[in-house]
Amino acid sequence: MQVVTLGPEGTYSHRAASAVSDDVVFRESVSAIVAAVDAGKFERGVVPIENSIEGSVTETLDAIADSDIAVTQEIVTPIRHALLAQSPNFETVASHSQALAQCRSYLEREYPDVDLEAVTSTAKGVEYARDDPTVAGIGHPGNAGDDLVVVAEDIQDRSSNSTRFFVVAPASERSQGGGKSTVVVYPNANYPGLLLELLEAFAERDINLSRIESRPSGNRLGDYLFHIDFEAGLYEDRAKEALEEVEEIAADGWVKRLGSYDRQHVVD
Ligand SMILES: O=C(O)C(=O)C[C@]1(C(=O)O)C=C[C@@H](O)C=C1
Repeated sequence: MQVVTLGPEGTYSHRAASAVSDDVVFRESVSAIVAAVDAGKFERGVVPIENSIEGSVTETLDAIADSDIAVTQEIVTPIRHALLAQSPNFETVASHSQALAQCRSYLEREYPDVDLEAVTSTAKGVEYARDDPTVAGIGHPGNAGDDLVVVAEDIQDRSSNSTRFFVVAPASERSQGGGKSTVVVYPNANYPGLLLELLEAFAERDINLSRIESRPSGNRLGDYLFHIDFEAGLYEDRAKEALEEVEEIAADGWVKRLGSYDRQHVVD
């Protein structure tokens, strides 16, 4: 089975995707990965959804809300960043914006004068460092190879740094089975207590929410859609009842059931 994820080779997404299949192909953005899976070009895609330090990967949330795909699994992996360069003397640090943010305090403390440059992935930043002696990349230390030195290891601002990825698939792969589920709700309404009503639909049935994130709908200022992860399978009566109620609340909008799934830990 072919799985598509963020490239080039050596990204954290690549490491997570390797737990799904050995046959990994790459795209340069999360939106392109989700679009390719939505178009049926690949059976699976792996995309970062949230990080323990920096929070949601908003590009992924928006791509998922705009497409018609399934979530079939979640993968959680520790993120331990290294600073990789041709020598300890560099002027620019290049990496994915999430990685730069996860190492913000370290960089401010140790390299207050360097320029920070956001690139499409951590592995892209490491490639850049390989080509340019004035650039250091932030990424997995396994990317150093023979031509880069590991200037520093474990530079993330918290040792518990970890990222959660979604394994996505065409909509036909949506499953009712699994310990967790994800839905996206667009109420297309705005009145006092709307969010409370949405939350009560789950709370009244003793369903624990593990994440709720609001994103602008893009339709008008102050209009939101909600990404909700909860700890129950869609096959469960309590989940079915909760979503019936959510559908009533969102009668003027829509509810997307992305599927139920289980968690896998990838330690590397
Ligand atoms: O750039 C990479 O290596 C990625 O796989 C992307 C990504 C992200 O978007 O969060 C994945 C894990 C880390 O949190 C840093 C970057």
